[in-house]
Amino acid sequence: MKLPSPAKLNLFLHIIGQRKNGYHDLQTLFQIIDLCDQLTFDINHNSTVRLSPAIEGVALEDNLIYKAASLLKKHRQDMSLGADIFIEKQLPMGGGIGGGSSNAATTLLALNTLWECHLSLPELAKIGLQLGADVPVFVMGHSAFAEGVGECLQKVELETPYFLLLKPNCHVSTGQIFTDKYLTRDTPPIKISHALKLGGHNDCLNVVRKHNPQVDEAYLWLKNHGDAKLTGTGACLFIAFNNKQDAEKVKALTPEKWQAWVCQGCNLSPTHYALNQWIEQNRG
Ligand SMILES: C[C@](O)(CO)[C@H](O)COP(=O)(O)OP(=O)(O)OC[C@H]1O[C@@H](n2ccc(N)nc2=O)[C@H](O)[C@@H]1O
Ligand SMILES: Nc1ncnc2c1ncn2[C@@H]1O[C@H](COP(=O)(O)OP(=O)(O)OP(=O)(O)O)[C@@H](O)[C@H]1O
Repeated sequence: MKLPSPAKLNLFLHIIGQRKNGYHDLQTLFQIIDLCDQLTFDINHNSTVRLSPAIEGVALEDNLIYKAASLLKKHRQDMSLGADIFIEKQLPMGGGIGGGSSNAATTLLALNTLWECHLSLPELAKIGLQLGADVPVFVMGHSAFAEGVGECLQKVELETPYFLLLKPNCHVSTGQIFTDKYLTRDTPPIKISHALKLGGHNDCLNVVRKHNPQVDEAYLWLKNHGDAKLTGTGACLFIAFNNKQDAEKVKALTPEKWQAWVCQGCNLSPTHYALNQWIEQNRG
């Protein structure tokens, strides 16, 4: 079973408070995009989970794909089942586009089917939340307005613009941004209708720019070309365009030191689309 594992953008990210355990209450609009890693799953009968190739800098036990498979193991019908998982990585790590979280969600969805665990999407999302605040939206598989730490999701239908996505040459630590004393944590909560009509801002932008000169430089460059925004805690920045040609024009102008992609927003996750097709073809 070969499934795409897409990225997300936070079209805005409001921090509305902080909990006693340090975690932050957020309001965010998640849009899934068609930029994807690819994961291929083969079941084996020796109960082991193997990944190849290894991701540089990430030990097997720390890989979110391995962690997701390990959490799902106890729900297998047949305890002899394992999985060999082949990873084709395209999404940059530490980019704020949720690549690791998406890989975890894709693994939960694939192995739930291959191992016949019969868990519902909300049950899988609950397991995924143990791995990261961004996993549930990828499990549910739809663009969404999110609250809580990112797990209270309301499915939304968004326009599907083209995006120019730019990755400054640095890796942002989500933990460092969320612990900065200058991070503003008091944006008043908004209603979903307001969010969909008027959008919002990213409360992390100034703190991320302060800690990461590369993001600051890329942001100042990008805002000459449109309404530049930061996704999550960065490092990636983006601009939405009504047509692909305008996004391609800015990509062509992007200095070589920064990676850039043109991609499109989607409502249904490409993972769910491909999984539904696989189930259709393998039914019976
Ligand atoms: C910034 C976002 O990407 C927005 O979608 C997410 O909120 C972050 O999601 P994530 O990368 O899956 O983050 P996690 O792995 O859950 O958390 C990383 C670190 O960020 C901080 N963190 C994360 C989420 C949150 N709502 N409040 C936090 O304070 C915590 O210090 C945590 O140790
Ligand atoms: N399969 C995986 N793919 C990518 N990163 C992984 C994976 N497994 C573990 N990680 C670790 O998780 C970290 C965060 O990766 P990820 O790609 O989700 O970052 P991100 O885009 O900043 O995510 P977010 O938007 O959720 O903060 C990486 O730096 C890496 O150490």
